[in-house]
Amino acid sequence: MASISAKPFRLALLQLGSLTSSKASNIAVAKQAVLEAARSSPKPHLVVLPEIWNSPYAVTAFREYSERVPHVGSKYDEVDEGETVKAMREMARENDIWLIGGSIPQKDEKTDEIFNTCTVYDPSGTLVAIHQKVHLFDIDIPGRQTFKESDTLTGGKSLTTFDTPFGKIGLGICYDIRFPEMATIAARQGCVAMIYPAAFNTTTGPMHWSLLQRARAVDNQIYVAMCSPARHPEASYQAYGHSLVVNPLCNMADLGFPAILILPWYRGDILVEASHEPTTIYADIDIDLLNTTRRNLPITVQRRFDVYPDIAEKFL
Ligand SMILES: NC(=O)CC(=O)C(=O)O
Repeated sequence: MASISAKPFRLALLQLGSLTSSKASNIAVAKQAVLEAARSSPKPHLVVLPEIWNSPYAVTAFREYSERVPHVGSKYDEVDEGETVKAMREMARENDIWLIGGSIPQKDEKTDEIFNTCTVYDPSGTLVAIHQKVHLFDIDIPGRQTFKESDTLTGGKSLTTFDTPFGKIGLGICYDIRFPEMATIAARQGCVAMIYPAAFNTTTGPMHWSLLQRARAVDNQIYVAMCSPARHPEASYQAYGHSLVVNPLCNMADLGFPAILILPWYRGDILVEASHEPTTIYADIDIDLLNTTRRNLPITVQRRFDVYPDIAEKFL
């Protein structure tokens, strides 16, 4: 697992603003943001939308806004699918990009369960991966933040990675980042990055948003990105914003500066971070940096599975 075979790629995180209770209007906002990102130069290879962008982020809304998601491998023009899935296929296809479609409420027609679901499309509009949020966001910080996704949502039961021409990517959704096993398993399966559509809030965001991403990146020597909606003063749930891309660890020697000047860089480093306003941020994913980091600090090959079990084993 030491060095990784992948290609450099450019990532765009769309921190959507102007999201309302109108699904049609939210789809139009996303479409426009994807179009603008795809027209930027250099053009991003992989574009990411935030968590629950087509619906209010509220347990009372998830069922009403939920829609059918077809199977992995389904092609553009699948008739039996929801309007948001259809729109995301078009965004990927018309702009010739890979699209991680944030997340939307998904209804399972057979069981009537609702999931918080991320879908991924290749540039032909084919649905290549589905991740259902595994860990539901049930917290109660009295007077600050109470939320209980499990009131209406069901947790997913599997982990998700997908292959692209530029490398394998692991997926999680928001609260999933607090469970480090997911990123560790993805890294040990060969992922170059973990990407989380997310919507932390103004209580937990300042506490843990960047810390968790830097921890997952440094522990696993991968890139980590989280894409949030912009803050919305009228929404019942205030998303933190601050979409972020973090690299695993800068390499002091290769930076070519005296150590004293680069000490602040020697960490799981923030490549780019948004404020809480609507915006798009871009980051170049550098595979050489990832491999140099793994060579210089070879923790990926120093694990002591004779002392503790390999949590990735049953997934490899
Ligand atoms: N919204 C979430 O799923 C998670 C979150 O806000 C947090 O972990 O904090």
